[in-house]
Amino acid sequence: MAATRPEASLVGAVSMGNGNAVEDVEQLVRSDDPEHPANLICELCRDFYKLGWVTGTGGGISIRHGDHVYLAPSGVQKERIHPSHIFVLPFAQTAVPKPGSQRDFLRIPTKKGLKESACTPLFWNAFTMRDAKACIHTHSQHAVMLTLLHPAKDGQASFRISHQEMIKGIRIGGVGKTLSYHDTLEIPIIENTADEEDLTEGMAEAMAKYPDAPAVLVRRHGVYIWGGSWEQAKTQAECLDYLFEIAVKMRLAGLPLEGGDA
Ligand SMILES: CSC[C@@H](O)[C@@H](O)C(=O)COP(=O)(O)O
Ligand SMILES: [Zn+2]
Repeated sequence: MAATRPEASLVGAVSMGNGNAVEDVEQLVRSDDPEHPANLICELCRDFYKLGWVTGTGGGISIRHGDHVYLAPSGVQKERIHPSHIFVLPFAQTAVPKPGSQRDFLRIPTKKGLKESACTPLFWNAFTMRDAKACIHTHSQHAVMLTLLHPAKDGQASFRISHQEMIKGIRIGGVGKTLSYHDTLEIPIIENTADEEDLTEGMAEAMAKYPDAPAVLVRRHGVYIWGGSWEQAKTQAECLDYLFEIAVKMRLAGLPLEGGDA
């Protein structure tokens, strides 16, 4: 990853480190455009809340746009966040940014006590390893229930399904071509950890091992799903959640998830 470090961590204005440009960082989240990342994150979190994906403050979405990554704050009701609460970090970092540790800040919300989502280093996995432009983390019960139906064997677990129309909404590696009806979808399942950021390495290992997977499931926790745009990430999150739900129902009905013989 390129290592460029903004020179300051100021609220209100920050030197961009190029000798003369000083940005009003508040402008980074202020826009009338409903598709501006700061506005989108708030709107999408409200929608995701209604789906049960980001209740109880957990879960969320991060969007990478140009040189910047937009992040929701941690531990707040995600359906009530305002654009002024959004963190903006430069994508170019000296290290994967972990909340509470040294990182290359660009914009810190002025509302006191906010810190960026604990999911930040996991979102970064999707941005750096897949060149994703958006990553969604849900605590959907469909995802969680599915992980419970797929115990690990020899320390590894994955979910496989075929012969479902909604597979066609999924992209190879989350950012490539869409799958066909005849493809089998496989998604790795990693074990949960007490702290979100400790999932970072396990998620990266699973992504390396399953380069075609568009997501990583986390047992007893949820799922991380990414895409080459926020629209792709959202579409895939919807298709995957549908597939997780129907897979749970199929398993409980004793039907095979692969083969199309049912
Ligand atoms: C019910 S709180 C769950 C969170 O600790 C965790 O799982 C999570 O998704 C992180 O949420 P965040 O509030 O963005 O830091
Ligand atoms: Zn979570």
